[in-house]
Amino acid sequence: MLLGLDLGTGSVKALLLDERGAVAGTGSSACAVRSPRPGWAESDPEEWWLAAGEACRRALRGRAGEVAALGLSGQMHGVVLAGEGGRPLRPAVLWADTRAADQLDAYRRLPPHLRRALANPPAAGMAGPTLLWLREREPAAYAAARWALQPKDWLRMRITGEACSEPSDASATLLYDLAADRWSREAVRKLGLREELLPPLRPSAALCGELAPGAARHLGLPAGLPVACGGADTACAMLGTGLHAQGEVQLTVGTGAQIVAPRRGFAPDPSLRTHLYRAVSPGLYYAMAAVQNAGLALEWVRELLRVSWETLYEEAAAVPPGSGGVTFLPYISGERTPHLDPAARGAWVGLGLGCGRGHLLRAALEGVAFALRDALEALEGAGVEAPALRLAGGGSLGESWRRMLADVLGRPLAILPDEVASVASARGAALLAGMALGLYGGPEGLPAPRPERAVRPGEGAGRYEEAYRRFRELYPRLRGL
Ligand SMILES: Nc1ncnc2c1ncn2[C@@H]1O[C@H](COP(=O)(O)OP(=O)(O)O)[C@@H](O)[C@H]1O
Ligand SMILES: O=C(CO)[C@@H](O)[C@H](O)COP(=O)(O)O
Repeated sequence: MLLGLDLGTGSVKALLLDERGAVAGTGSSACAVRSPRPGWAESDPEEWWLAAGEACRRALRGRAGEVAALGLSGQMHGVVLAGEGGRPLRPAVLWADTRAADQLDAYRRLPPHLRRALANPPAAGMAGPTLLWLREREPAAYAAARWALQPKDWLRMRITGEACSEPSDASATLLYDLAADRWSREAVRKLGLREELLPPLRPSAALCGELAPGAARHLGLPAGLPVACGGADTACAMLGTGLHAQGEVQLTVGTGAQIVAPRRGFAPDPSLRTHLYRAVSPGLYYAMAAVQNAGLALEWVRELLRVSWETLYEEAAAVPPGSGGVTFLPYISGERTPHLDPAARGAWVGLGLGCGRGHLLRAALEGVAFALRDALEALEGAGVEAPALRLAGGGSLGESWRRMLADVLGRPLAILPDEVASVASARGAALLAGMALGLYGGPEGLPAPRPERAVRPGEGAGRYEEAYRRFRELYPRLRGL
């Protein structure tokens, strides 16, 4: 048996897989994202640790003795400032955090050859700009830090006692040279950051430690269990669903949403509007459009209007496509693709006397779907062809939501079994653990789940065109207000 742990933004998920890829157990436990000041998004790593313990014990159910190795996946881009033994010095700053908007100027001033090597647009929420902010605004914590870790790398350090990272997470920090496939020491020096904060890099599928006795008790696993390095959640989701070939495209909907396309070799978006990161397999990259506000925005709307998911879908279904002229901009944590604007904010526009809660709810679903279409079009503008998409992520399971996504995106969505789609990143993490043990020979030898069916755009798909046009017009008109 292999155990995958995925440190998501909203919850930690644990997945027990047998070597042939069949699910033997799952567990999850929620973790909070806090916004103590406008634009901030933080989590307490100690809460991640508690959630990891609960999720593991729920997935194991007495089968701990059968586990051969543990692999990790995690939310990307954020930073845990940690002391020598891995003790967090402050809450983790997450990918959805926009405090480092002013620090992006330092990136714009980098020499062109370094910006080319970073191969990604400067964006708030990435480890590099966040570290610049911490250096300026919390100098004591910055000076006291021994490590600046990606979330899953912090979790692994808690488990094994050793600090390391790997290309899929490191390449998404804005501190990594994508062309040379290593930390960009030169960019780090030019930015004036402390090089020694960055942990050594190992391959994602390498063994890089064992479960320490205290951590073993907490997770309910045997001490000494081999631990694989692991990967970024988006990269692990690709491995988990078997997305290795150029030509395939996947949409993962979680707290954020990502549209990814594997790329053989270093091929950045010339306009730098979309991302290029390293996958977990050596030599494999992926192009990505990243939407910050997917489940994040829907969850916020749901809590604000106090509705269950069932009520949300029920009331939304009673309103026709286009939401009676109401438009929702979901940008509550700024937005990356296509606007790259940490100052972007959300809005409901077009309210009338006849509007009820259903109009707000339907507009929210449509707004997130439109944001995904906008992001997909940006990725296509960067040369990615996407005649069909594979769907994954814990926020992709509702059937009427899938139909709306197919209608708005205007292309078929391949549906994986729920037990794969809902925990694709944890599955990738478990498979990395198997690869680290030498079980599969390489990515081609992995058990690859097959889509069960496709959800195709329906006859009414055209009814979203006018609403999408309105959506596209709204952000430029509101920008700067
Ligand atoms: N029925 C649903 N429709 C749309 N989104 C949903 C639904 N159920 C859950 N979600 C969203 O999915 C997200 C959880 O997905 P998951 O892949 O577990 O995210 P993460 O890895 O970011 O924690 C939450 O943000 C939640 O709002
Ligand atoms: O921001 C990105 C990719 O750029 C995400 O991969 C984050 O890592 C969040 O993932 P979820 O928690 O939404 O799954």
